[in-house]
Amino acid sequence: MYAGVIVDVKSRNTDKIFTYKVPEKMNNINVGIRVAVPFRNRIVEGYVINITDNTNISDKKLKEIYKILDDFSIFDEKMLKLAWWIKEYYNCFFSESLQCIMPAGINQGCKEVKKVRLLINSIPENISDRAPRQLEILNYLLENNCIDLSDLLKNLNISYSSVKALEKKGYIEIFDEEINRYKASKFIKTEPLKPTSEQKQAINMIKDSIDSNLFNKFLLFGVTGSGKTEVYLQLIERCIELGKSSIVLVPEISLTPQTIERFIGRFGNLVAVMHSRLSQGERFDEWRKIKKGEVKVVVGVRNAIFAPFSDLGLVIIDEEHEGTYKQSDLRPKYNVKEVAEKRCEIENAVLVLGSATPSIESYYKAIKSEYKLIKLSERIGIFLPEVDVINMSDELSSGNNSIFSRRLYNEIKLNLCRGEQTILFLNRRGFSSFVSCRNCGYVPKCPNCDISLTFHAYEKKLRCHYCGYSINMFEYCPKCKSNRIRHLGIGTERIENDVKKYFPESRILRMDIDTTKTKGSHERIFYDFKNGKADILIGTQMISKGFDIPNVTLVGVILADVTLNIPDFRSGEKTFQLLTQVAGRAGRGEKAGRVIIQTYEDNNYSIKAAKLQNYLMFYNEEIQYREIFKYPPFTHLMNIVIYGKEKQKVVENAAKIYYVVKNTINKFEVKSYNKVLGPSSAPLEKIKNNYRWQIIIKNEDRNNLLKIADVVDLIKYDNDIKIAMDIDPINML
Ligand SMILES: Nc1ncnc2c1ncn2[C@@H]1O[C@H](COP(=O)(O)OP(=O)(O)OP(=O)(O)O)[C@@H](O)[C@H]1O
Ligand SMILES: [Zn+2]
Repeated sequence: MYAGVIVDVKSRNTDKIFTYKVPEKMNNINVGIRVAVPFRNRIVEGYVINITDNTNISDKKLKEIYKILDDFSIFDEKMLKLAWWIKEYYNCFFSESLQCIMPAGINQGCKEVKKVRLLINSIPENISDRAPRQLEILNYLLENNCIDLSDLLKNLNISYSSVKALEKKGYIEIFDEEINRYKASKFIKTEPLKPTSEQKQAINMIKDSIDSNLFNKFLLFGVTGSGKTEVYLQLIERCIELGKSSIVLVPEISLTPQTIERFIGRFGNLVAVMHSRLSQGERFDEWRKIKKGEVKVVVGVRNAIFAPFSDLGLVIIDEEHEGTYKQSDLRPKYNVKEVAEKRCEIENAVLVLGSATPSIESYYKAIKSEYKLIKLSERIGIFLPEVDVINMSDELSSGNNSIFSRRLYNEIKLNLCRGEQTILFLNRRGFSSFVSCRNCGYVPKCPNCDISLTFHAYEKKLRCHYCGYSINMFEYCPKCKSNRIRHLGIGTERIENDVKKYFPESRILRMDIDTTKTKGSHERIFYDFKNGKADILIGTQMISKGFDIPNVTLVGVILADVTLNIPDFRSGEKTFQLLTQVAGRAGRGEKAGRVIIQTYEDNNYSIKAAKLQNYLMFYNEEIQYREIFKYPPFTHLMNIVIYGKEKQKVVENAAKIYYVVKNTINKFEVKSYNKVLGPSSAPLEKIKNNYRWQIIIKNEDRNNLLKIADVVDLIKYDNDIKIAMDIDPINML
């Protein structure tokens, strides 16, 4: 027997299938098994991806598999197919795509405890007098049946040898039992709600596909509070009835105890949870539960898409517009929406993407009938909150210099009097390098790329980070001639200080990266706020979703412009999404909600649409910009980041890559639209002492980008230079 093995050595020339002989004694070998194999004078880890009876390679050249690492296989043929697709689609090594499938914590293995069990029904006569200790043990086991060995030794205060003696005689058995390190918290069982007619329609449409085992894709576009989660729950229930499994993906930040509770409350111990707050051991145990078919539902973040179900029926991606569904930091840089779609296709499962603010790309696909569009347009039991936009330039000209408009100040006061809670929201922690006019709100943009220009202090220039366009920094606003040019940048601490100053009587909580570093702090702040231990919660995007707190009646957005002017073509979209989501936190109880958005750009379409909470108005405007400036969904982008410690070298290598890319494109018979932008310094020009430059390639045909990536892979760079390529990037900073 021979096995085709992918070795875990990440390089271009080892990215292929190696054939090994399978020793006789390893007849339990299978596809998906992890093995240790000799490879170039050492032993490396590998994954078996096929088994054959013969090979055309001569036996003498072949080495033997050294060892089988686990007593179970990690992936099946269907998963292998998915890994293969990931390799091709995201241009990564096979070992990298297989690594996505590997369960976290596998090298820690299972945790086992020694147990003792009685094998007889009554005390044998011959034992009674001569061995009182043994008799004691048997009597104890007669009462307790099967218990932990350690408990037995402790409770009876006996030695291991007496237990061992009984085992020798065949009266008892000592065995290993796998235990689960993840202890789910207690839950209260909930019953299905009677669906509204909108919900019912949505459920029925999707159910039809589930029932008939048809691969189908749906976009569930439901306003905040329209009961999307109840739709998910009832679809999962249907799958369970049919003996099928479901995967529910949520963004990391909304995987709060509240979210988990809703699924566990409905399906109890049929639910496994997968997210990064679990320890490695806990994650592995959850994976084992799935593998052994003990659970039917997984709720988790991005990588839960690789949950090893063999009977997948449904994949739900909630808040599908969230950027964290793309793996931006590690290879392969996969987008889980695409991976989920592929997995559903392979396994004849149904994909449901849900959002109150679908990504432009997804909504476009729905309009082009690639997804079936289902709408939930009504909030259940409550109205959408009233949203007001305050122009901060007006505040300034009326002599108000504080970060609170007079309106927001008064509303906070009112809430404090009434004992109702307030959320103050800052879109993002400081990205302060864009400039704006405090008088008219003007923000300089690139005429080619329609993104904000970034201020570079050392050369006193404003630069476009896509194409490199630059102008000199100005003292007077080019539009209104005022000299009130300023750099934007406020942090959450600053807001906290000001709240203390203006509302000394208030009790304040803050939730951002700094205050949620330790395990459990996120939950603690959430529950403290929910239980009324504070009047005002200040936070970043962490608080923009999932929060369902009835006593929150006021949401204030301190400065909407922060996300609006990030140098990224999606800044308008991100702003609209955030404002809509955060607005959705107000007025979820019996009392009506108010939302106040502060901005210098009240004429911007993202902000106008957010005020009206009108997704379509936003979409229709945004999609035109995308078409005019040739951004996705009309093109695909590839971002090539060149980074290293020495700036000069980074710039030189970036130039070299640029020419190679240009030449490659010239060789194509390019019928489709294409453009190479840059090289230019990246918006975050220096991260961890590395200088970063970028080249952005736009092309209508994604395959062309893959071809370019292949060519760039072969370029020889200077030693200390690194390249990161990302196709269809989400994060362009
Ligand atoms: N059919 C129903 N009957 C009564 N209450 C319902 C029904 N469906 C949902 N609800 C309730 O309505 C509220 C909002 O529902 P849910 O949280 O599922 O909405 P959502 O669309 O997921 O919201 P968001 O996108 O804002 O998180 C919840 O408190 C939920 O229990
Ligand atoms: Zn530009």
